[in-house]
Amino acid sequence: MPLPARNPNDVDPFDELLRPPPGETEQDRVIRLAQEAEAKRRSQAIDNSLKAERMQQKKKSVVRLLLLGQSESGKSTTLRHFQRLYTPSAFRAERILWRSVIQLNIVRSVRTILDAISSVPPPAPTDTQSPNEDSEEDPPYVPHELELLRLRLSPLHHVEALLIAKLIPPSQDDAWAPIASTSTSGAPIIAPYHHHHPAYPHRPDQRWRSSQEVFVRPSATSWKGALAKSFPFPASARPNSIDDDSTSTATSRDEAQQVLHACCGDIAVLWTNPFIREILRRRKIRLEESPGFFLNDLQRVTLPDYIPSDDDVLRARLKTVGVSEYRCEMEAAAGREQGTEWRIVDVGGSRSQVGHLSLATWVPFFDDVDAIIFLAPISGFDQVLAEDRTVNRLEDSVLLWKAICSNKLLAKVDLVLFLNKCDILDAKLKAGIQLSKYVRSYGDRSNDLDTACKYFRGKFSAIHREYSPLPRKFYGFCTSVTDTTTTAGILASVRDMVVRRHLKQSRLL
Ligand SMILES: Nc1nc2c(ncn2[C@@H]2O[C@H](COP(=O)(O)OP(=O)(O)OP(=O)(O)O)[C@@H](O)[C@H]2O)c(=O)[nH]1
Ligand SMILES: [Mg+2]
Repeated sequence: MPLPARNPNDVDPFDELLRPPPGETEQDRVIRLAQEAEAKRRSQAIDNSLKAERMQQKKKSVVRLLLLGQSESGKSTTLRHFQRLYTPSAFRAERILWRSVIQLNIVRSVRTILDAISSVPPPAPTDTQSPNEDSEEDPPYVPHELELLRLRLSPLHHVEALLIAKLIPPSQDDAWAPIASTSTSGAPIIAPYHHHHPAYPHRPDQRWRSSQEVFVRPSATSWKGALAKSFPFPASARPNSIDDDSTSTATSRDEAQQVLHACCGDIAVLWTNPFIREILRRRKIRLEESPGFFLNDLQRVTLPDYIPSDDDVLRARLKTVGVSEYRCEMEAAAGREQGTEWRIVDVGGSRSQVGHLSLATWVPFFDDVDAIIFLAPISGFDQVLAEDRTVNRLEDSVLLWKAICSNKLLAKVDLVLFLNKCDILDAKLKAGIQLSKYVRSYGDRSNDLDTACKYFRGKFSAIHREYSPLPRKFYGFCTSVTDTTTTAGILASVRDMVVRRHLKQSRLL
């Protein structure tokens, strides 16, 4: 496009000033130009240093924390803990949204049970045999009353579809992509994807079809946004307490909750039936230890006006896919970190998402973090990965820990280790499962929680010492991040440690 013709009457106020002084000699002109260039250089330098200072200032007040660990290790639960402790009102306001996740957790638990008994044939008309407790073979048939129960629970299929639709609005179908595998624990694996990440191929061509395929929404709106829309009151007016009147209006319209409420008795019968317990035992399905287990709380969580408690939110299972960042301003408890912004990055740990990619692909995104919390679920010593049943969970955690410790780009990042799921480890050891059977080097040490924790701490600490490119301090905690009381104390220490280190770093810069 041609520039508009200049109006001769326009006088540029700068022309006058910038015009060379009258009678300037060639020598004067050279000196003047050199002086002008020098002034320009100086002003540029000042601009640059101001910019750098601003950046530095910005950097100083932002603490970056990264959560790492295999799938189901407890990363998102730890993040939820941070939210609960440091942005409590937002956390409380969002509790109602977790109800759909808990509903889906329950439906998936029921499905796991029904799947387990589905390979056992229904009774032949003459069959009267009852399951043989001593035999390791399946009982010959499913008792008639359980067949009826299965029929009565069929509305749960509809509930599952309903919940999926609620979490994934149809208009956003094209924004979802599948993950290769499903969780055997019966936990739903749907998650927010706040940021596009080059590590994830975007495959809009596939839709959610069955429990075998799971989808992520790689958009800025999280599942919470979608869910919030399905509730008839604005986020700001969401109930904070169970007695709130608006709650009953909201909950009475929740079809999934109504169906679950109606099926509550049948689900309880299914869960407590001795025949089913036997089948689950033989299949080595320990539902109570699986993520998102609510079958022991059915009465309470299927009430029409149920609002998840803090504990329930921490126990609910929703698999993370991709990367999500949580930002919050920490309360100024210790005064000096007032106004510090925390950015906590939670990544999906499933191998099916990152399996073909090495850790090296991820690291460049995270080398500027102040600290990494690495979660190793030590209760997984007798379990395999849901996404690769040839890999022992503990072994996978050790390898990942080794890789992170030895990574040169992360050499200056502090590593905080959470030996997590100690409560489940405790239950397993108390149930008589021998750790030494799975971890040979455990030898004849006593089969109790304290000894086991000490042992694992020693092992992980040795790897840290041996593989860190530069010497650094080892911070190791034995945790059960679903436990609010103990975890609050641990997170406070981590927070203090990270802030102290962050301040020291910013002073050094
Ligand atoms: N009993 C018990 N359950 C835990 C503990 N930590 C986490 N969980 C549960 O384990 C499940 C998985 O935890 P998440 O925090 O979703 O795991 P994650 O590491 O984010 O997993 P991905 O998103 O798949 O990478 C959730 O249902 C948690 O409630 C623990 O210490 N004890
Ligand atoms: Mg997660």
